[in-house]
Amino acid sequence: MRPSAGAARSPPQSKVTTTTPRNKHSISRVLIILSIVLPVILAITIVGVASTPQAVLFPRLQSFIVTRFSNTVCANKRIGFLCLTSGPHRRIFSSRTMATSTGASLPFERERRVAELAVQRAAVLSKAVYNSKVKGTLEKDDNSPVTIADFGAQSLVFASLDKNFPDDNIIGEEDSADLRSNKELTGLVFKAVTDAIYSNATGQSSSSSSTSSGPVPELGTVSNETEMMDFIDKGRHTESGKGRVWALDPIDGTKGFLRGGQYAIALALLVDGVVEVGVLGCPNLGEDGGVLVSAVRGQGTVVRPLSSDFSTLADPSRVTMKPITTSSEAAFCEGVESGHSNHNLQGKIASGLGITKDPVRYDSQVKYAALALGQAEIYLRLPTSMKYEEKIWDHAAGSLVVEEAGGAVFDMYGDKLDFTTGRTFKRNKGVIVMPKGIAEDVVRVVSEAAIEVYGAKSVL
Ligand SMILES: Nc1ncnc2c1ncn2[C@@H]1O[C@H](COP(=O)(O)O)[C@@H](OP(=O)(O)O)[C@H]1O
Repeated sequence: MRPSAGAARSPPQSKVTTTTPRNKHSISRVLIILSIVLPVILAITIVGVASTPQAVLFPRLQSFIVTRFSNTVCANKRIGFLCLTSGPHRRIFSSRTMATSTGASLPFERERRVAELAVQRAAVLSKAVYNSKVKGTLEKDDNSPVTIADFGAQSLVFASLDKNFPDDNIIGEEDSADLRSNKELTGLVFKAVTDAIYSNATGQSSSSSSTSSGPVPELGTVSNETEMMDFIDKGRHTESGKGRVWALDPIDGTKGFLRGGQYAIALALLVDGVVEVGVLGCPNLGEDGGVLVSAVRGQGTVVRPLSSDFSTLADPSRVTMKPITTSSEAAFCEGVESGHSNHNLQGKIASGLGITKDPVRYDSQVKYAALALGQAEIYLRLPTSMKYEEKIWDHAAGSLVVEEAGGAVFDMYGDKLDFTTGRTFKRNKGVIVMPKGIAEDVVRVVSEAAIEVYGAKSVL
């Protein structure tokens, strides 16, 4: 049979593969395309992981990526004390990303959200009392003051915890004993609580507004005076080292609150004696209604404006302490009350560290918030009496907020704070706080001074 004309024109096919200049060209084109596409896929995956609910991905991996990203994004981008983020990074840290998750997408996400909202609602109450002439101040057995705001904030926060985590234990600074014997004060506290629960987005109270948005069911409510007392007394737990225990200081820095200074609503969650979540509401810190600073162990510290509409959380921004490496560069911070810490010794230690600037003085755990926000670098709290045992609610939230912002917290002998010893610290005296980079230096100088002035550590 005669072959067709087309078949006759085809050259014989070779079985040996050779690399022609044309093949080389194709390979390098593929390599170029891959070098562009692969990084894009990797970037999309990272952003996806960071904002995907827990149901899909491992929370620890997610937490790691969020932490890494935020460090890269936020370092040196602070304006005032807020870290500004933009573009996709903003999305990673926006409360909406967290809130739209059906389940908890990060460890302790629900605890953090409930704690933030509860503290924010208590801040609404505290601001109302702060701005009112009637504070209902009583003196407690230890000569420290307590006000309508302390009782009211404690009952509001515990109503929220009871609603969301009814099985958890709670340690709170206040109890209702003084209130139960004072009918008039009880009425004032209950009015403050009810006004806060029904306050609307503009901060108006139910008694003065017809546009009240009503209570937020997620946060729980307080129906009557008896229930209010019962909520306050939920904070009587005494053990801090086992299981889940919340620690609350409803108004930390009551003296500052009464003086018109700084104060904080401080809430922390301890699990087996380790602080896992810390929230500080600081109504007088910064501008425009204060800030809410919060941290979850391993996830960094964020700040957001305190919102007067307490049912929503403003978008958070990641914060980190100033990464100084020499103590002399530090601004040093201490309490306002000279009866609460040894100003004289603290001043001498600051000079010894080469610090020349005057101390920044704030009441309450606002000092921890100020360090996390970069307003100061070293906080010294050395005892005025070795008999005084620091309360765990005065340090739990603040210490985590600082640690997660790149700081270190020790007692004055250089030991870690031990939160397992009940309502007060039994194994620690004094507190020192600083960025990790200068911790060794500061701990050495402070512990030498402590041994000289107070003697060697003798606590258990
Ligand atoms: N002698 C003392 N030494 C150290 N702290 C003390 C103290 N007396 C009271 N405090 C605590 O100091 C807290 C205020 O801290 P600061 O001095 O940093 O503002 C008080 O919290 P409350 O205001 O909740 O009672 C109280 O618990």
